[in-house]
Amino acid sequence: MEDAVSDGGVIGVDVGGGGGKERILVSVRLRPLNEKEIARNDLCDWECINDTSIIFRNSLRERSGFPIAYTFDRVFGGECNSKQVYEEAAREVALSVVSGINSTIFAYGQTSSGKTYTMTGITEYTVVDIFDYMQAHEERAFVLKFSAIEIYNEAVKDLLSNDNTPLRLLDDPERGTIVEKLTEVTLRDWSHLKELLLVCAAQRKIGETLLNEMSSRSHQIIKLTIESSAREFLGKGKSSSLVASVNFVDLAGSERASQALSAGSRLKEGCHINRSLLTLGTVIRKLSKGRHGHVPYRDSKLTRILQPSLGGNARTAIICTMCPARSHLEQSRNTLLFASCAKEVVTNARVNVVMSDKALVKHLQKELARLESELGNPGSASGTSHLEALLRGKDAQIKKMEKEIKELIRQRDLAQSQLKNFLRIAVDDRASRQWDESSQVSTSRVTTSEYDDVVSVSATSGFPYRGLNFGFTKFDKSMGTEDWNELHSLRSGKLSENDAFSPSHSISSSNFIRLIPRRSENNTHEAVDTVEDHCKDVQCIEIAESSTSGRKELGISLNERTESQLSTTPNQEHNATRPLSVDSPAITLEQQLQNVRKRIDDLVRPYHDEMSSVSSTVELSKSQSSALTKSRSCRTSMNSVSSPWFQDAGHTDNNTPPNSFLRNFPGRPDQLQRRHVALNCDIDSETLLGLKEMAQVQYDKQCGNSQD
Ligand SMILES: Nc1ncnc2c1ncn2[C@@H]1O[C@H](COP(=O)(O)OP(=O)(O)OP(=O)(O)O)[C@@H](O)[C@H]1O
Repeated sequence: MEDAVSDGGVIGVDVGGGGGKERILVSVRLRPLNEKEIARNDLCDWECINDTSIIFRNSLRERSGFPIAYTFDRVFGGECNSKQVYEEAAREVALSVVSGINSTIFAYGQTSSGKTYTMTGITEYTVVDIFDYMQAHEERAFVLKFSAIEIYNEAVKDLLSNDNTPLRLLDDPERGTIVEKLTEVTLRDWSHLKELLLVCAAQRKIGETLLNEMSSRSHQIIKLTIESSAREFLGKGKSSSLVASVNFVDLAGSERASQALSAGSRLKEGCHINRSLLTLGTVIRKLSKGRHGHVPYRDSKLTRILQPSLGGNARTAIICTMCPARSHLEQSRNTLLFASCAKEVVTNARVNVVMSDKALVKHLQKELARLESELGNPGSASGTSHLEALLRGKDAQIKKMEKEIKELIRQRDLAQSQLKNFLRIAVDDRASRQWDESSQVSTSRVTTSEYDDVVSVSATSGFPYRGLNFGFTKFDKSMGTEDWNELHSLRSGKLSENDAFSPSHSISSSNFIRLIPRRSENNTHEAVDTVEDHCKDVQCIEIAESSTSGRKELGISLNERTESQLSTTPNQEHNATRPLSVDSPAITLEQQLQNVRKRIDDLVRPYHDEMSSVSSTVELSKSQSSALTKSRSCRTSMNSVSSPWFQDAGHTDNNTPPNSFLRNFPGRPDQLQRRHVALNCDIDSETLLGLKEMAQVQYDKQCGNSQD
């Protein structure tokens, strides 16, 4: 034999058009029961039912949960010999090496399951076939090189050398992981191979365990590298060659210390074996899930060396060997699980072409010309158009993401503003309460905070829903000190505890309204406390500006407690204290708003009917009539102004206002304006004036009556 090529570069060429992607070929070989197993009447639990399926004879009741059938590329029963296994499970893959494709055949299984027995046969049959191929292809020159290592206790040893010094692993950018200073022998013929195999067997660490008298204590990797090139180009400096390797991997067997009864050095070996097999299993499992994330090849020397064979540039066949005995059931299952994962692993084999310097230069010149033509004519180049399409896709993706970012920012700002408003309301309420305490008004409360624009009014009255109390929190920001003084004197001088509004609304010009329930109608202190409590968990919602009506809509947020208190008893209160979320979906908030409006409508309706009857009996001025008409269109406002009057319990005479009405409007018709302002209602100044006059008339009448 002669050297096929001089130094040059290795080029990977796709196998066919598909790029050489294929799954690992996985077979299972079941050995017959051995003498020991037969002697102890061990039962055989496994059976190959056809060429591809093996089943578990479910004779043990407690194992009934196990899957009973496994399918692989090929399964071999105890009656199959190694030649058959080689031909059907390894030959095609192994012989890829003569075409310049890397390949690996390895045996995996528990100790004493027949790995060495299988791999010895496969190695020999492969080499025989390789020699046959070489003879059949005289037009090509072949070089066959042999090397062998073992990985014993995580140290790499050269099996063709007497030197026991562990070999280092190096990372080569072109060839991957290589073993430094490894002996490589050019194979002469068949007898030379037999000789080398014997040397390896003699060098390999073998020990006796309870399960195997000749148990391999290391992983063995025999490597045959084949280079071939056409004879006619040899020596002409422009030849190219094919170069590839086939690995025969005989793994050490997984073992249970308890079963192998290993101790001392056997136990240590067993630990190393199991650890590296565990890493192999992890690598296979990760690869079987599609190469996502980190694959821990470097966690063991075995996986590092076998990296190209596990999902890399190689064709790979795995033969999983099994002991059929019931006593090895768990180990057999583990082997089958490993095999199931392995058959999902995809490798990407390529033809490895080595070029002489001249051939390489020629090849590179061709490649350069192709690339230049693509650059000069970007439209026609398929590669360029592909890149353009890719760029367009990315651009669209970026735009979409920018939109999403904008939307997210908008949502964040909205949430922040809602939170801000909520906090402001909380601060206002606290300030109001402080003012209230300092004013020491026992019968009613008028509270201000350090903010000039904040006024709080809390009162109780004959509101039909007597379990409720509401408190004004904020008035319009445009309200000045004068307004405040008016209201303050109104509240402190005229209102009594019974005069106050039952349904009062927390309103602010900053578009918030809050309904705050109170448990007791008589105890105003309790009311204040309750109001404060509710301030803590009440939620506020921003009001939307309605451009069509030109009217500022009231945004109302009820906490569930307020809602539920309209219809529940005090005993149910505890279950209804959870506040609405600030960032509740708009649709929910809209529904709540509708609910509140409906509730207000329900509250106002009785008054509204009463008001109609009163207007027929009370003499009104033109402006008063007009005001009344307009006021009907604003039931929210009406409710605020008049409900104390017409809902006053026991009041039957519609021609005169009841005492409760007068207590609510004690000579201060301005209060009407305040309440309208507070409710942010759509009533113009003329209407308000009319209402004020109407209230004044009623008041004067009543005063006259009482003086009489
Ligand atoms: N298919 C088979 N037919 C007949 N005998 C077999 C078969 N497989 C294995 N044996 C026998 O079983 C014994 C154990 O086999 P082998 O040493 O190959 O197991 P192993 O899996 O390599 O074990 P270890 O991992 O401990 O090295 C050997 O005596 C071998 O001859």
